[in-house]
Amino acid sequence: MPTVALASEFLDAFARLPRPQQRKVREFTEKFKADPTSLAINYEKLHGVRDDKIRTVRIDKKYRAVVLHPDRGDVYVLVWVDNHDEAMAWAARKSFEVNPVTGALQVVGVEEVERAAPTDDGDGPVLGLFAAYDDDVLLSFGVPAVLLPSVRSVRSVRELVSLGRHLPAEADEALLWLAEGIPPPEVREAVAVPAGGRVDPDDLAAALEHPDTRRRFVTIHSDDELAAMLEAPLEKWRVFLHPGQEKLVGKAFNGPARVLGGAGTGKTVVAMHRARHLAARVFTDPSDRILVTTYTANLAENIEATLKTFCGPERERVEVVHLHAWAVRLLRSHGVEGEIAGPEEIEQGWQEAITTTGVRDFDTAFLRKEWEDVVLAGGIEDRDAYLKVARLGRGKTLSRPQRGRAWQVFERYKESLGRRGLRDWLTVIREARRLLESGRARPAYRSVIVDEAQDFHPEEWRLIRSLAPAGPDDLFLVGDAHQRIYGPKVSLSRCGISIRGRSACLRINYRTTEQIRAWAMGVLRGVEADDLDEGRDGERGYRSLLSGSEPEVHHFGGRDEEREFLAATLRSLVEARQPEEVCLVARTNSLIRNEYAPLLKNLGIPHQILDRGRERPDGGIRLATMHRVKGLEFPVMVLAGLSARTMPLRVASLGDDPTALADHGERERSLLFVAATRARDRLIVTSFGTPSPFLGAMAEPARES
Ligand SMILES: Nc1ncnc2c1ncn2[C@@H]1O[C@H](COP(=O)(O)OP(=O)(O)OP(=O)(O)O)[C@@H](O)[C@H]1O
Repeated sequence: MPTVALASEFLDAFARLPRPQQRKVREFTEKFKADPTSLAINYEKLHGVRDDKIRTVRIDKKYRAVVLHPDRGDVYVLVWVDNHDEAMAWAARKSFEVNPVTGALQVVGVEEVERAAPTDDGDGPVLGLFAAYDDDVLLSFGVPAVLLPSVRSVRSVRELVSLGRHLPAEADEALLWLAEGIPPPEVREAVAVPAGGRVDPDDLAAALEHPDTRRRFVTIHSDDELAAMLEAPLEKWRVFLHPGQEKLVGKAFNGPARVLGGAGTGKTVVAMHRARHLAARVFTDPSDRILVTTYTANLAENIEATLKTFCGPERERVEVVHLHAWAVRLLRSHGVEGEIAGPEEIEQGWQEAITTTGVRDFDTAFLRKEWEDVVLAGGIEDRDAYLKVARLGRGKTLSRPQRGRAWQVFERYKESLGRRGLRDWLTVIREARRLLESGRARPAYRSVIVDEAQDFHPEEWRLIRSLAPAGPDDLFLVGDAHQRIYGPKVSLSRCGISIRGRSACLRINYRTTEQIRAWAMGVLRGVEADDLDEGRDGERGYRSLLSGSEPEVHHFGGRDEEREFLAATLRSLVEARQPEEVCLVARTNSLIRNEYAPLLKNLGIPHQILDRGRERPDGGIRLATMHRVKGLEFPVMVLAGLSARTMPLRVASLGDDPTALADHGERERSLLFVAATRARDRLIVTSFGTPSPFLGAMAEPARES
């Protein structure tokens, strides 16, 4: 049986074609997949090209597909499609070689690389960036031998970034790590280089199986698979995974596994692929169910919609629901009714508890934090346990009598809500877990996949733990503590989830340019990201291979100047782009509704406020709060109104509890980080009055009003 494969670039070329041509190419591709040896397909060898394995085939009078088909073997790879002349020119520039060191199939455009390589500026010899490394080291990371001179001519990271776009991705990635001074063995681990074996450079079929090849080529196994790819040719994540991602999707874990990864490293992508893999290949009994859960309802909705288009029949056994909705559903199905208390009702509950107990030692902010971070987080069920517990990280010490009084208030707070038929969220979660632990409800899933893991509270982790019986592949968690905007720091092992020996890290940012990523990391200054299990997650080791312009930060003396600037900027953005590509976020709902929505209305620019529920695809510029854009992404992000008054937001209920205030400050920084890392190409930041202290030196000096 011939092997038929597609190159990632073929899908790019396909996506650029006009619709009628796409239809023809689709028909051709289906026939090609069915039988690439058919006599109806006329392979033409090209003359004067770099690679004699390249052929062209006719699609219609104007269009040609470019196919890689060596004389030996039975492999056919569709690599490009275009107008006749452009297709010929493309084919003439490229060569396709199995890298003799790594075994991966690579696409090499020698002239493009030579053109992008730095030229000698006549300033005398300057040591190349990779002078410290022997050729063997560079070759072992997949640098094609023919490109070594160009790589050796690179003298700075900036030069490497412009050259890197023309190198095979694995080589580009490894060179960037090396350039940052990371030792080769650590780089090897970061880029997930597979153990080298003997390579046969003529064995294209074997090369197609190589994890680095699968970053850019895919072997087609079925018609459905092909149809799905052509349906969404630009959604590369569906088909082409980084070796590090691929390893995590398919690996058998002997218990809970944790994956950390900076913003945009494909954690949600991996979670979705893994859900599909587990349902299709591991837990295949018709009664096996898999739960994908997240912290926010919006992300759960997005994942659910995506999985529908991405999975086959196994989709029926994958359930996607955010944890809070799941817990409410469980309680309701067991006859437990009641409403969720809103912020005002919760505040009222604390006030009432303080008044009726007459306990005057603490304010509501302190008590609330004590309740959530000590009592609920520690799984404390009674007064005696509370009197003895070590109150780690709470700052202020409490005497035994003070603890006794605090406990009185906790009891009264629960009564106060209970009398009104109300529960706070964590109580809902706790009751759901107790129901499962009592045996009255049964754990429903074989496996649970958790996205946004950084935001869950210990009480929520205990519920998650009880959702699937302990065993191989039971829990798979992906998260990033840099993005924690809700829950407290956690220790998974203290919640009964042991991930020892089963953790991994995704390091390549696929969403954001390196300039935006680095800027956003600057916002987090002073925030130490943890690994969800009492260790640290260092900043070192996250990177983007995409490059673009620096974020633009503008500070204005007054609100009117900011509006004027935004008006001009938004107008010019929608002249050049679809309005849907732009998202304007602010810290508060009131800024969105009272400032920026009216501004867009005055400008006559179509816009849509993102709320609960799904957005309209043609709804114009998106407007949203920073919380709402969690998990989303847009080509252009405008972060507006970043003034000291709103960022960090002052929250009266925090009182003056120093621990609560410090935690809040960190959450606010993370929130700004989350908002900034939603940008794919361009980030514009504005403020008026005194700029947010988080912008630090990143804001330009105030403009004259
Ligand atoms: N292997 C891949 N190939 C191409 N694109 C990818 C790949 N993996 C991820 N992406 C793209 O990168 C972007 C970020 O992916 P994803 O949302 O999964 O990251 P994340 O780590 O969950 O992000 P965040 O934590 O910031 O929300 C998406 O546009 C996704 O399609």
